[in-house]
Amino acid sequence: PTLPDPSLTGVLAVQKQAMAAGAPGALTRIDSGATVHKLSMGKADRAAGTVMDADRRFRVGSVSKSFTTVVLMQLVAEGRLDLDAPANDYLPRALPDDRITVRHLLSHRSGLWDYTNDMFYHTVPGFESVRNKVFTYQELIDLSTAHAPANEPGAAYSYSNTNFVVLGQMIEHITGLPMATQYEQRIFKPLGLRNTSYVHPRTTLTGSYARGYVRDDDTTLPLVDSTEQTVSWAQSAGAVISSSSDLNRFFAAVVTGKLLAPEQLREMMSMVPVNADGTQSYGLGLRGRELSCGVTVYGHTGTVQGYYTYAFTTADGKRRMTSMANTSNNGTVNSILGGTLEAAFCGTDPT
Ligand SMILES: C[C@@H](NC(=O)[C@@H](C)NC(=O)CCCC[C@H](NC(=O)C[NH3+])C(=O)[O-])C(=O)O
Repeated sequence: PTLPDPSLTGVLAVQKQAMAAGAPGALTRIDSGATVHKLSMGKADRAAGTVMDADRRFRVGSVSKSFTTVVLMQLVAEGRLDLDAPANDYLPRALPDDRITVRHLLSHRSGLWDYTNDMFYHTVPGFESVRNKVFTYQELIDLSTAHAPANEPGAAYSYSNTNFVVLGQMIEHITGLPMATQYEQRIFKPLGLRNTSYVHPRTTLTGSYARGYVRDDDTTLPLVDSTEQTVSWAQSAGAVISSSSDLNRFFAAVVTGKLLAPEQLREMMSMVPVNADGTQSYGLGLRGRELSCGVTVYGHTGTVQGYYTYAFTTADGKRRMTSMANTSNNGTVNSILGGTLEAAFCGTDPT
C-alpha cells in the first residue's frame, strides 16, 4: 500500500507539545525515498542557549539492542551459535536456569530480573551513583540473578536490560573481541555510520551533539544535565551514540537485508504481540508498531538519562523516521513524542 505523505505540520505540533511538557528541545528526521525532512526546535544546550538541529548526535539508549542483535544474528549465520541452544552453552558463567535459550534473551522472554528497576528506583540519586561507574557484564548479571525471575523461561514477554547485557557478554565470550570492535566492523564501517560510536566507558560525546537533561522525581526541582556518563549500567543494552541520519540508514539496511542473510532477518522480524490490542510487538531486538493507517513499522525506542528516542522504518525500508527529545523521566514527553510515528508514516496531525 502507498503511504500517505508525512505531515510535517504534525511533526512540528508533536515536538511543540513535547516541549510544552518539559523537553528542552526535539528533533526529527524523515527519509522518504530520496526526500529528506529535518525538523527541530528548542535547545541542544540550555546553559549555552545553543539551538537544536536534526544532525546532532545523542545517546540512543535501547536502540542499541537492535545493533547488538544484528551482531549476534551474524554470528548465528556464521554457525558460531544456535538460537535455540541454552545460553549457558556460550557463557563464561552459567545463568541460574539452563532452560534459558539465546532466543529467550533476544525476545525478552528469559524472565531475568531487570536490575535497573532497583538501580534507578530513585531517578537522580540512582543516576548520580552510577554515572561515573564502570561495571563488568558479570556484575550487572549478578545484580539481576540476586532476584527471583519474573517468569519461567519462554512463558512470557518481560522486558529486561539484563537480557542484552548477557548477550554482550556472550558475543565477547564467543568471539574474544570487544563489542566496540564488533559494532565497528560489522555495522558502523560497512554502512558508513560516521556519526555512530560505542565509546564505553568514555563519558563524553564528540562532534556536534545534543545535551540531555533528566527530570527529578520531584518535578518542582530543576532538570539535571545528564549528558556525560559512562552508560556502563547498560553497555550492549543501551550505550550506543548515534544520529537521526545514521539510525534511519541502519534500520533501512536491516530490513532490506544489507546486514543479515534472509533466514536471520526473518527470525529477527518474526514479531510476537506484547500488548492487549496487538498494536505493539517484539521480535528479536526489534519493536513492531501497527499505526492507525494500517502500516506496521519496525525499529526500537530508547530511554537513557536525558534522551528519549523513536527510530522506526517501514518493512521495505522506503520510509524511516528518527525522533528524539532531550529529556527523560517524563512519561508525558515520551508518549507525546511517539506521535511523530503517526505524523511521519500516516500523515496525521495530533490536533
Ligand atoms: C524503555 C527503553 N529502554 C531503554 O532504552 C533502556 C536502555 N533504558 C532503561 O531501561 C531505563 C533506565 C532508566 C531511565 C531513567 N528512568 C528512571 O530512573 C525511572 N526511575 C530516565 O528516565 O532517565 C526501551 O526499550 O524502549
